[in-house]
Amino acid sequence: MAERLPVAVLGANGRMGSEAVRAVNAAEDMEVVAALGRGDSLESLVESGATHVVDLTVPDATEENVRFAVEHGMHAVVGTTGWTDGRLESLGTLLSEYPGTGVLIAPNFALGAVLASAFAAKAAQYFESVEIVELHHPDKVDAPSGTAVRTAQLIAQARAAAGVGPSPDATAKTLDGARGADVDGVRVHAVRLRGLVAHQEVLLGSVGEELTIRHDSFDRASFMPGVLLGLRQVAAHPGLTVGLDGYLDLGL
Ligand SMILES: NC(=O)C1=CN([C@@H]2O[C@H](COP(=O)(O)OP(=O)(O)OC[C@H]3O[C@@H](n4cnc5c(N)ncnc54)[C@H](O)[C@@H]3O)[C@@H](O)[C@H]2O)C=CC1
Ligand SMILES: O=C(O)C1=N[C@H](C(=O)O)C[C@H](O)C1
Repeated sequence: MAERLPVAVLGANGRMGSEAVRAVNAAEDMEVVAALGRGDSLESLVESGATHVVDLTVPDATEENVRFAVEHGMHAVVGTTGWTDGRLESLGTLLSEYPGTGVLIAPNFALGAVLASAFAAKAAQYFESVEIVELHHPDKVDAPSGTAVRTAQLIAQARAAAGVGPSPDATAKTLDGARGADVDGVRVHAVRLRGLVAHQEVLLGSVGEELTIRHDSFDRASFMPGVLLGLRQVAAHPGLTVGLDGYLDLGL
């Protein structure tokens, strides 16, 4: 039998990390050799023999974790949010010094969410107005979600390429926050509600019509096929890849 991929999970006691530990151990071609929580030393990654790292921690920790992995020759699959343009740029520079190493930064591992963002970017070229509503469980530490930021960026790029102007908005008198956050010219609204997991709606409007592109993750199991896909593919994609769509042929 072929050797199993030795995987380390960072954030292993968290909501996503604990699900990832189960999913990796349930897969035939990989196994968890290290499961680290807050306060555990990164040096134990080296001792574990892990060649692949999954980071599902917190925005304050993820950059240091990924840097450590890359500097020690490990491929990294990252679901943690907080990867600003500046952080991505630094990571790209670091990776250029480690040419065989791959890192996937995946704002969302759910295939449906990746598709919904791609569909939204495609559709946004044809509508006058676009806004995003992301809805999550109330224990989420950041807003807007990484998925919403990524979706807004994809929409903004697609609209700019198609020569579409900004969404019309005559609202001048607002209470702070009432119109959401501005991400590359796209308004993003964040809802936090007990009972929710991870949900997003992209609202697209033109005169006389509205299109809503909605995705729902009802269970964190929805993210696991993407985590496993990332682990299987990352070594074949050296350098930095942002978005699971980088490993998929969506043909859009
Ligand atoms: N890309 C995707 O598809 C998804 C991404 N996420 C993101 O993943 C991250 C984790 O989400 P949750 O699991 O819901 O959060 P969580 O708070 O349940 O888990 C985070 C865990 O990381 C631990 N931690 C903090 N610093 C650490 C460090 N330096 N080393 C090891 N562990 C450390 C915490 O103690 C906690 O157990 C968030 O940024 C979230 O937005 C969440 C769901 C899906
Ligand atoms: O914290 C979460 O739960 C999620 N975080 C990611 C994000 O911020 O986009 C992915 C998903 O939305 C769930």
